[in-house]
Amino acid sequence: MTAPHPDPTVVLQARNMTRRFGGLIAVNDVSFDVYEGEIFGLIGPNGAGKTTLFNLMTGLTPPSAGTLTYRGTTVTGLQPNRVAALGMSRTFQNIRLFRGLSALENVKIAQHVRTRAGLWQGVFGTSRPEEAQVERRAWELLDLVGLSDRAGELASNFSYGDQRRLEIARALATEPRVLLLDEPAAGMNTSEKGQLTAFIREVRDRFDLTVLVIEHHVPLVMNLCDRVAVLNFGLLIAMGDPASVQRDPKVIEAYLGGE
Ligand SMILES: Nc1ncnc2c1ncn2[C@@H]1O[C@H](COP(=O)(O)OP(=O)(O)OP(=O)(O)O)[C@@H](O)[C@H]1O
Repeated sequence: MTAPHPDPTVVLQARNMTRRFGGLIAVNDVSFDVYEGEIFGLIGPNGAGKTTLFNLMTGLTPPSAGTLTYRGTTVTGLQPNRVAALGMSRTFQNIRLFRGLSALENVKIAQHVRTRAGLWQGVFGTSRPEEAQVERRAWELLDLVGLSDRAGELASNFSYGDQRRLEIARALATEPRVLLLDEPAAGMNTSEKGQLTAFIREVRDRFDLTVLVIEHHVPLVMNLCDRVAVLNFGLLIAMGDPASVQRDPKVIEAYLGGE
């Protein structure tokens, strides 16, 4: 019922996205639009196809059929680094940090998708002016996620909640316009979960982002998201504002049926 904008700009357009694994259809003919500036939730029971859909959208998994366009540019078929360079960045359900590197080094390396120097020089050194800029930006991002006082600590020392914050800093390092978060609350304690909604909104506002989020924690999704899409067995079974989705009999059945 409640549209986030009177005349929304479509940022992402998914059309008939499908992915088969052998006989299994993990994502089945899924189409939807995501509007500029919204926080768009993707929910569904275990195995519904949420992560596969994120993987299709970010170039990790090629689709069996269908397309994704980002501001009119076809994204499907591009490698993940090209998708990131276009302005779409993501975090992972299974945290993917360089555990043996410091928080600062993790964010610095992530920036090299954007700099001229590229990843190779991100690891083995860049020209000095560029390096100074990369370092400054890494500190800014760590400050934003509340980790600047621990910049020198190894990523492996951080709690789940702090590792997820560090992952978000890394995702922001590529200067995205669209941020995809795969289960940002997973492994967080209650107080970390409580802070996450405000944190994601703050990041969205500060960087003028559009945010897609996969999340199991239903209260978080209901508080956080402008619109929610529900997958079940690969099919998009409902989409709308959180309250109407929560009342939808197909959604209730999908969740209860899976217990
Ligand atoms: N690489 C793969 N090869 C074969 N099957 C796969 C592969 N990736 C996912 N699947 C299957 O596709 C279906 C959807 O999985 P997916 O991980 O996308 O679901 P999900 O909604 O993200 O689940 P969860 O909430 O448990 O993370 C599952 O049946 C899964 O086993």
